[in-house]
Amino acid sequence: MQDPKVLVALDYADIDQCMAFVEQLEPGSCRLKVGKEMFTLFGPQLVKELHNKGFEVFLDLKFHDIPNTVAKAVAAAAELGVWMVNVHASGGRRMMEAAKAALEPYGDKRPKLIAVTVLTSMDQSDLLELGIELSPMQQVERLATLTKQSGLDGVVCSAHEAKMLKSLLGEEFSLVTPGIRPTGSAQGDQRRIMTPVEAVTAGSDYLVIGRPITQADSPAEVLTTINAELSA
Ligand SMILES: O=C(O)c1cc(=O)[nH]c(=O)n1[C@@H]1O[C@H](COP(=O)(O)O)[C@@H](O)[C@H]1O
Repeated sequence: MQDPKVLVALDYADIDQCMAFVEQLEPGSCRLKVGKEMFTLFGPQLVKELHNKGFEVFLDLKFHDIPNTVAKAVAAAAELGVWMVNVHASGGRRMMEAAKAALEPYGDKRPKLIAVTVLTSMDQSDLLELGIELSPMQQVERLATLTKQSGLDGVVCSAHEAKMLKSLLGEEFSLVTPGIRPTGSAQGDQRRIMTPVEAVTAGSDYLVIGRPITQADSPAEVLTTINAELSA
């Protein structure tokens, strides 16, 4: 597989369980996402170990802070050699531009830089409580447009917004979609969900999938099935 679409979310509290899972995977079949739980528990060493095993890593720490702090944080991610890193679009234009500028010295070797729009665990009622009177679709459109104007490579959104964003922001602007649920798997805390094939058909470039794979009886088999469905 040339450019694997599945980014497996490694949300494990136990490093041995995590590595036993990783051992079952081929680096060509997926990329691995290290998020807040595992990075807090195991730090940059985990990322280095995954790199040593040949995997590309999406460092999902969703930075959101003043521009100077976020710029330094994404530069630190570039030093680690990760494939992708993210910030929250709601940190605003100056924060995103500072993050982008911090990666310029890394040239072709820089990680892809994307921004989270509206979390896939949120729906209209969550936005209302925050004082946002737009629908999730409208708020995603607003934040994704700002992200593109700030020069970033793409956004994290739900697959429900993928079709609208592809036609508005173009093919080259990457869409990374969590909230992916193969038919029959539990929704959990996710709200705006879609199946892998539906998401890619809608325009998703990369699918973030965690629990439906990592908590399956045979995780590697689930990943193989998803990849087969996607290439069919
Ligand atoms: O940035 C993310 O990856 C992310 C953004 C978002 O809006 N929703 C979301 O679920 N995620 C991450 O995607 C993963 C989804 O995991 P599962 O719900 O287990 O498939 C988790 O690691 C989340 O932190």
